[in-house]
Amino acid sequence: MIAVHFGAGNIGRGFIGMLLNKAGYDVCFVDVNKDLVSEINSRNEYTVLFADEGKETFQIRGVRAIDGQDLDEVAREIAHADIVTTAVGPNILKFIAPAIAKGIQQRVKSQKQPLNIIACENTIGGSTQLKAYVYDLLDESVKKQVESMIGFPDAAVDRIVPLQKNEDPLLVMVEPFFEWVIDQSKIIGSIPAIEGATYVNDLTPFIERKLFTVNTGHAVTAYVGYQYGFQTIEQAITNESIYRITKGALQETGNLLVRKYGFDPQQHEEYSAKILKRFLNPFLSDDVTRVGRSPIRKLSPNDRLVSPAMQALNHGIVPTHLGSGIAAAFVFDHPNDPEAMEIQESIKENGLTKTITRYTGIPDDHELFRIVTKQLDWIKKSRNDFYNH
Ligand SMILES: NC(=O)c1ccc[n+]([C@@H]2O[C@H](COP(=O)([O-])OP(=O)(O)OC[C@H]3O[C@@H](n4cnc5c(N)ncnc54)[C@H](O)[C@@H]3O)[C@@H](O)[C@H]2O)c1
Ligand SMILES: O=P(O)(O)OC[C@@H](O)[C@@H](O)[C@H](O)[C@H](O)CO
Repeated sequence: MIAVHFGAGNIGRGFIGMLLNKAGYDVCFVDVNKDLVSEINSRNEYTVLFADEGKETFQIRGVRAIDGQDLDEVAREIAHADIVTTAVGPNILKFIAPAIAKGIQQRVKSQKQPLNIIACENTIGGSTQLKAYVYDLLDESVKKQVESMIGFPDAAVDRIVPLQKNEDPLLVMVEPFFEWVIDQSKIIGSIPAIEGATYVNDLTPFIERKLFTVNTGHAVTAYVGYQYGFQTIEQAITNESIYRITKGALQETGNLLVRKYGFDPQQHEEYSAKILKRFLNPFLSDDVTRVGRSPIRKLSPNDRLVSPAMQALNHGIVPTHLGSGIAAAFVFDHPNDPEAMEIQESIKENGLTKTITRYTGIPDDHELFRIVTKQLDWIKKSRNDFYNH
């Protein structure tokens, strides 16, 4: 069985590649980082280290990699694969679509075996987005055949994997916890037997619960933490004021999710508490700049901050703490983050009001706009108080 996985990065090696390998797949990574590709091919194995007291290690053996820029080779692999997965980042999905489209076109000509392509990205409907990019590139003549042979089930993935600072370039340190939930209703053919993956018939509650709890909490901690000068998530969440803001944001999203999906309030509170504990993991050193990376993506209307805040207001919940997270994202001026720099440029050129509306889609006469600007004043003041103490 062959698994083609796009993105041999942190989640690729430390989570999806590991589970596929354990499930018996011959894992072929596809990556544009040539050094990474050649390192994988020179050793054909790597180590996953659990970030906890036990520091358990796992050897992932028999893996290989190919260059993502070699469209012909990637297409050849896809034509014969038993599963395709991705962990490249939501903004990269459009760039991997040409190789997938080429592989699918070859495949439907030569065999009838169904294939499922699962995007494991932090976005709602990642596989559906990828499907749209791929379909844009398919010949009309094969689309009908592809519809019955190639599935694009959406998925929610959860495992914190920080940026790696190890001597061994392939070693990846991960938190022990993981969750991989896949939309079974969109699978074509038999369900892939992957130990640790959960199949559900309706993914929406699972992806919203994950994105609006883990990632919302993470983003609020990162953006407010950055303002206070903290380097890691653990340092930031240990600060009483940041803990209170993040917990407040999780209460807002929690109230929303409980009302929207009928989750048991007690169970949801336990879920949120467990997540806050994961942020406190002293064995993970997770930079606030990694967690806050790509603020334009994170501020977009369907992502972890604005979507739950808008939905909360529609359910009669006032999203003050989510408003703090959104506000802090507009003062996230990390020089190495091109999206952060673009936002700062926009503020300089067009002013704050236009910039907020441009990136979040929140009209300037909306209640959420008022909350965000009020929280921005508060963040600036509390940051000054923090530094003057
Ligand atoms: N790190 C986490 O804690 C975590 C957890 C859950 C989900 N995710 C999601 O997983 C995805 C990947 O995140 P990550 O932390 O592993 O990032 P990463 O940067 O460690 O890995 C991404 C990899 O994709 C490769 N890549 C970039 N463009 C490519 C292309 N065109 N073709 C093939 N490979 C390409 C990069 O070279 C890199 O090796 C993101 O969507 C992220 O939101 C991350
Ligand atoms: O990967 P991003 O940029 O969407 O979000 C940053 C983190 O919140 C994220 O990577 C988490 O660590 C992960 O989603 C945990 O499952």
